[in-house]
Amino acid sequence: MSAPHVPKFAVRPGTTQAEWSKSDQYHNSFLLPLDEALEFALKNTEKNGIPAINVSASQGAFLNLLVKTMSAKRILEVGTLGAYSSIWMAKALPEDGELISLEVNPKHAKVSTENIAHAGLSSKARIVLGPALDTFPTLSPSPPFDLVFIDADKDNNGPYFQHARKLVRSGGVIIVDNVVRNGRVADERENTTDVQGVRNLLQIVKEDKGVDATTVATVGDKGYDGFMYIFVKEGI
Ligand SMILES: C[S@@+](CC[C@H](N)C(=O)[O-])C[C@H]1O[C@@H](n2cnc3c(N)ncnc32)[C@H](O)[C@@H]1O
Ligand SMILES: [Mg+2]
Repeated sequence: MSAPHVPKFAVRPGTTQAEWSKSDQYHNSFLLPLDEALEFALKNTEKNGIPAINVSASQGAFLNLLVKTMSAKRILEVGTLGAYSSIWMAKALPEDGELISLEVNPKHAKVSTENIAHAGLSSKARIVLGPALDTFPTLSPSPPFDLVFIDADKDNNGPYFQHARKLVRSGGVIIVDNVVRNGRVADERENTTDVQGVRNLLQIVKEDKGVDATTVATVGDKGYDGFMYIFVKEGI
């Protein structure tokens, strides 16, 4: 049997989380100017005892650039927390753009409303309170959404994707966060409901002939994880 392939640029053994955070901070120091509204959102979220399970700054910036690249006007988010990712995306919307974020936790919704107001984005971004499986059917499909960002309870990733599919235009994009989970999704010894939720999503996306998708694994301030980028094909 031949020896296993060892990539030339394998992870440096012993690289710590602090070093990956430092790596993010290094890049961000060149690319991401400090934004008072985003910093306020993080601090106000923490002050209210809400866990810091938001996207990292570089991931938020990626979403912001995607909104600009697509000239997106209508965005749906599933899972608001303190509206950190909502603010990153809404900042990139044109004046007549709209972001709707679905959130189940009233405290998260209240703090997010404050953070959105502080960012001067109340005219573009709003929160719909309730379990997303209940609130999805209340959303108007017209005009269709350009972009959906799914980042809530991972167990429901599959159903959220199926709802999102009905609301996104051809040529639109669905991003699902946290689909790598430190490699646990691919580890057959793992069977937690969050991992099962991602596996269910993978199977559903595989069987959906109307989309093209890939998983991009990431490492940085939030450890090892990744997102799925799903493109809704045109003319199908
Ligand atoms: C990872 S956090 C969202 C982080 C946020 N997108 C960010 O990056 O700033 C997940 C959020 O989903 C919410 N959530 C969990 N289950 C939900 C459900 N069934 N419906 C709607 N929201 C839910 C949680 O309360 C939490 O605020
Ligand atoms: Mg996330």
